[in-house]
Amino acid sequence: MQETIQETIQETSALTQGQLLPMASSRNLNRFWEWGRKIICVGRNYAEHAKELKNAVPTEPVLFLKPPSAYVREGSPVLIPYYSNNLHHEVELGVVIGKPGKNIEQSRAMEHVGGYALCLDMTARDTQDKCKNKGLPWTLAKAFDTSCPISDLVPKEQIRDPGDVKIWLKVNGSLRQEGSTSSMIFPVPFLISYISKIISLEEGDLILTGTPAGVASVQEHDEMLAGIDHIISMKFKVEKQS
Ligand SMILES: CC(=O)CC(=O)C(=O)O
Ligand SMILES: [Mg+2]
Repeated sequence: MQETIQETIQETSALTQGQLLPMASSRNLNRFWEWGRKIICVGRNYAEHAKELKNAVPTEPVLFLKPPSAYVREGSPVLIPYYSNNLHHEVELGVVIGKPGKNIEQSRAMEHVGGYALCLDMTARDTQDKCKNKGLPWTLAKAFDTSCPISDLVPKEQIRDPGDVKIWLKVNGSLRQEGSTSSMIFPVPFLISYISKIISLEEGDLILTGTPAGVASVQEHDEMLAGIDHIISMKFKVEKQS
């Protein structure tokens, strides 16, 4: 299983390098976050991040979900859940699905991409640690309201290769995270194909592709500024849940 996955990743990475890929969306995805669609998250997709949290580097993607109520847009704050004292930022490239599919071949995966978004996978790390220790799901740690700050849609043509962009995040002006999507263990076409064999993909679904190293705490009144290269950036204030 492990060998098969690694082999197929290499094949598809080669397939998507530098190619101009067709537009996929039949609907206007501009406000996809209002459609109530799935947010499918990939964890531990960067070896350096897996190591910084003392997790094993995975041989298969780690998946979890956020509800659409997790979305928050610029102008509204990210809220620290009342049960957490250690809320972490995780900057991630989001892939917006533009064409539905099930059992998608890797060679056709990019046809299902309608665009991209800059996303934060806000994580109550203390809660996640407790869940992990008890063998419980990560819902409280990952799926609370405002746990998914999201940028405007980035048109597909603006990112020629989702396997070669820089994502970064600053807190109060200090750089905390900076990584290239070329370091992903499981690249975008592989993820789309893998996920579609388990969960049918619909227009407006979002895949969070995992975070690079540098995750850390944010406090009340902090300001997070994040970006994808010079393509898009977004800013969020942190507040306590009242
Ligand atoms: C350990 C995690 O929280 C995994 C995760 O979300 C990631 O992006 O990696
Ligand atoms: Mg994450």
